[in-house]
Amino acid sequence: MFTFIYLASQSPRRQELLTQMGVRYEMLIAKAGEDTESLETPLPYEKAHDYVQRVTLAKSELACLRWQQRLLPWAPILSADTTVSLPESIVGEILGKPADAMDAARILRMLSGKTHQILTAVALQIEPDSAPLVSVQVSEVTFASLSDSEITRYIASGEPLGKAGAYGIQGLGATFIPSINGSYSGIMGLPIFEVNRLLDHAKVIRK
Ligand SMILES: Cc1cn([C@H]2C[C@H](O)[C@@H](COP(=O)(O)OP(=O)(O)OP(=O)(O)O)O2)c(=O)[nH]c1=O
Repeated sequence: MFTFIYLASQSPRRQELLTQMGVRYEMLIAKAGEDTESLETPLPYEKAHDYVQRVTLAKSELACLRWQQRLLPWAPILSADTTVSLPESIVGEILGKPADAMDAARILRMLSGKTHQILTAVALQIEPDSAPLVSVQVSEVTFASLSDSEITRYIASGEPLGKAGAYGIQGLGATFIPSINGSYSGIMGLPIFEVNRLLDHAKVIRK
């Protein structure tokens, strides 16, 4: 039985969703500067499904190392990664977070008028020497056609930065999305249903 978990993520959305689930968590930030950049670069020909799993497991491994260095008491470590996949795209199927406003505009133009997939992988390391349990949740998000002025206004809101696919379904981004097929929380960065099952498995007590 565990009374809390470590969250190996700086994403405010993941923190909100864990709070919604009544999970007590401590932050265990795994990423630092360059670690992240090399980790989040897709490998040649890497499939989105493999990519999110690889990045999530790497975050989990870094967090485990951090736990060792800091001599903390043990609790399960939760990590996650969210990415957008646009299989028919000629520039590659994996779209992460935009580098800047121009990149956000490029991504939003690619998503405009199309249906894309959002993949969120979660990993829960239950014991220090066990392999983490991993689950990948796939959802489909349909975007309306966006005009240049809508894209410009959206970017000016600041919402696209720091988010996979350069949008937030929980914010103004919702006004572009006529329909989804899958998990709303998964699109936001942490699929509640899957995480709940992993926490049950690890015997994590909730409020
Ligand atoms: C598609 C979508 C993504 N997002 C966010 C969730 C994630 O924070 C982010 C995807 O980036 P990630 O690289 O998965 O996560 P992160 O960099 O924010 O945090 P960390 O690596 O420390 O875990 O995009 C939304 O908030 N709403 C959305 O609708």
